[in-house]
Amino acid sequence: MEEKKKIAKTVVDFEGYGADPVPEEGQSLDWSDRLFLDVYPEDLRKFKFWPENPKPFRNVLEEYTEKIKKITELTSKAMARSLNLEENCFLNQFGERGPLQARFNYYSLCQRPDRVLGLKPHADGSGYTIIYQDELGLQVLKDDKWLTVPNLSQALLVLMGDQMEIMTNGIFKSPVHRVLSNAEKDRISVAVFYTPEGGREIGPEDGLVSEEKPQIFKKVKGYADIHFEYYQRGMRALHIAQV
Ligand SMILES: O=C(O)CCC(=O)C(=O)O
Ligand SMILES: [Fe+2]
Repeated sequence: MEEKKKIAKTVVDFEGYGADPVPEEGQSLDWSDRLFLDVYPEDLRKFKFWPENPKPFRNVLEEYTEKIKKITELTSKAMARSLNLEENCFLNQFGERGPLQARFNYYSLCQRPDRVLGLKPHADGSGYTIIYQDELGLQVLKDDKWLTVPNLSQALLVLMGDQMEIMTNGIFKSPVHRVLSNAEKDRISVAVFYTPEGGREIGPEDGLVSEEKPQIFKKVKGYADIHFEYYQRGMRALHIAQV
């Protein structure tokens, strides 16, 4: 508890330990405890929010960030190749300093899992998000049904965010997802959001637009901020990028 107080965020901070900035009236709160940290680029790290205990935390997170950074390079290239695009095209849109932000979620036991969600339905405003989970609980909405994401040991989940949906002109979908709460098992997840540099304009790749596949998204800038305003109200933002 002492450690949590030291790194507590205020309601206007994004970084630190605690819930999201206070949601708008009428929005439900989530059954989770969380720590949010900017981890890349390195010069944007604010160590005052990094817990000193457990002792190895800082080194482990620095190492994890390095590895996730490599994974974003490999994944972005693989996704480009899978669409017959030049392999660096998404990396160029993200930019050299495309930020990585880590969210550590702890979902403690909940006596009324029938009444409370661990995390309310939302889509991510990132390019994409890389998730580690230690237990089942994450669900993705597909054809109006909630599907539970399997928990494969040693596997990371790559979840598309709204900005990848924009860059692929709607080919890769950013799914609405939520987390259930649980009365028997607690759950930990680490979500790393990979987002294009804030000042950059992103948009559908030219190679994905043609007469048969008209452009469905415009170029946008600062999408993550716009997304957050809508998220606070329990809404999606993707329509603002539609042609
Ligand atoms: O806990 C999870 O598995 C997902 C977390 C998530 O969706 C988020 O932090 O945006
Ligand atoms: Fe999410």
